[in-house]
Formats: sequence, structure tokens, C-alpha cells
Amino acid sequence: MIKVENLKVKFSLDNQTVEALKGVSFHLNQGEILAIVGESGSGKSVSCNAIMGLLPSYATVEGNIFIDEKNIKDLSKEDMRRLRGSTVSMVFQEPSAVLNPLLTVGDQILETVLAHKDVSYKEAKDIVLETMEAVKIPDPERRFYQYPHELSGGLKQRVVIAAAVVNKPKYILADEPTTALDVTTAAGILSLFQDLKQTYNIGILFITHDLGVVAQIADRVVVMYKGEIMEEGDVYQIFDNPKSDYTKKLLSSRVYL
Ligand SMILES: Nc1ncnc2c1ncn2[C@@H]1O[C@H](COP(=O)(O)OP(=O)(O)OP(=O)(O)O)[C@@H](O)[C@H]1O
Repeated sequence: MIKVENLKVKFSLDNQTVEALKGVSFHLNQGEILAIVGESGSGKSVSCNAIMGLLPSYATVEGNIFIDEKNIKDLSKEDMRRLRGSTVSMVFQEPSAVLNPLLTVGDQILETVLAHKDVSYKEAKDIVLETMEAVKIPDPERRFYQYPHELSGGLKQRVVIAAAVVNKPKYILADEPTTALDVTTAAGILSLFQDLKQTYNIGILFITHDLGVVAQIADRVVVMYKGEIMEEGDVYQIFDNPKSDYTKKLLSSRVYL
């Protein structure tokens, strides 16, 4: 389980302080999809980056984050590096910003394997091809040797997801992974996340500002606003019987945040 306890994050820059998180607590189990929903600036990405130990050095962090009962405060930089890409991995909004245009997509997934596993190139390549197949990239043998610009947006995101799952993580933190995609392609990626949850028992933290996406994919939902959690509950409770005024307002306006 990933457990976030009373997390407070402040950014102090040029005599200005932004309180990005004001004491949030939530948890993510393996085998479930937890959506964090909230409007821009509510603290969704900061929560994710804090779990990955990726906040900038000028951030002040209070509270605790446990990954499988290990407090990440007690982990060295090397431990955290090992954890990222093996136990927990991340998928971002814009695959083109993550993929290296100069490397074939196969080699990029392969790098992730070799960074964490002591295997030969041949063994690593087999693992990569198997994973490309699992995330439904058609014709993996051919795609392995292609460069990112040769793939559609949806396929690029599948490559990023392949790199995220290739070392069989327990958790994936997905930060708006479908926002840059058209509706049909996004639907395919959402159903892939559901498959990954079911097939590999992965716990997925899914950040979005889209309530439609929440309804389609989430088991549980955390509603955030200005660095605080307004409400948490299972997806049916949030949609059918919201408790906080903020959630009620969100649902009644059905705005695209
Ligand atoms: N590296 C940073 N330095 C300074 N302030 C930051 C940094 N990262 C985030 N913030 C601030 O923290 C607050 C929360 O930001 P965060 O990116 O978590 O919002 P979000 O809910 O993910 O929004 P969006 O949907 O726009 O991505 C915002 O006020 C933002 O400006």
C-alpha cells in the first residue's frame, strides 16, 4: 500500500510562499484505481511528485509517505532511484515530452529493464517485446525499431506505459495520461489501465480534472481543492451521494475543470 499521511508541501521562492498541500492523507491499495480529481492548482501533481521523491529542493515537506510500510524519508537517494521504475512508476500527460526522439522506442523500454535487472540484452529484449504485446502495441517486433515520431499519440503513450510496467511495478502514478489524446484514443488507454489493474494487480493513482474519466475508471475518488481534500469515497458514493458542497458543485456544473 502507498500511504500519504498529513502531507504538507510549501514552495518558497523569491520571498513568496505557495502552500501547495495543506495536510492531505490518502492511501492507494494494489489492484485498485484511485482517482484524484480537482481543478488546476489543487495539488494533484505535487502529491504525485512527492510520492516519487521528485519535488524540487526548495520545497518544504512535512508529513509522511509510506510505500509498502517504508517511510520514504528513511530511504537513501539510491533506494529511491531503485524504487522508481520498479516498485512505483509514473506515466505523464505528454508522451512526446518523455520519449527521447533519438532512440528507438524498443531501446527506451529496454533501458528501463537494464537499469533495474541484471539480464542480457537478448533477455531484456524478450521482456520488452512481451510487454509491448501486453500493452497492445501491434506488431512489437517491427515497432521495437521505430522512433517516437513514427508512432501516433496513442501508440506513444502505450510505449510510455510499456516502460512503466516492464519491471512489474506494484503501483503506477498516472498524471493526466489521457488529456493530450483524442476521445477514442483516450478510451483505449483507459481500458488498458483497467486491464493492467486486473491482470497484474497494479494499484493506479490516476490524476485527472475530468469527471467523465473518473466515472469510467475509478474505484475510489479523492476530491481536492486548493491543497486540501474535500471528500474521499468510492466512486458510487461520490457520484450518487456526494457529501461535500464542493463535490456537489462540481457534479452539478459538470464542468470540464
Ligand atoms: N515546482 C514548483 N514550484 C513552485 N510552485 C509549484 C511547483 N509545483 C507546483 N507548484 C504550485 O503548487 C500548487 C499545486 O500545483 P499542482 O501542479 O499540484 O496542481 P494540479 O492540481 O496538478 O494542477 P494542474 O491540473 O494544472 O496540473 C500550484 O499553486 C502550483 O503553482
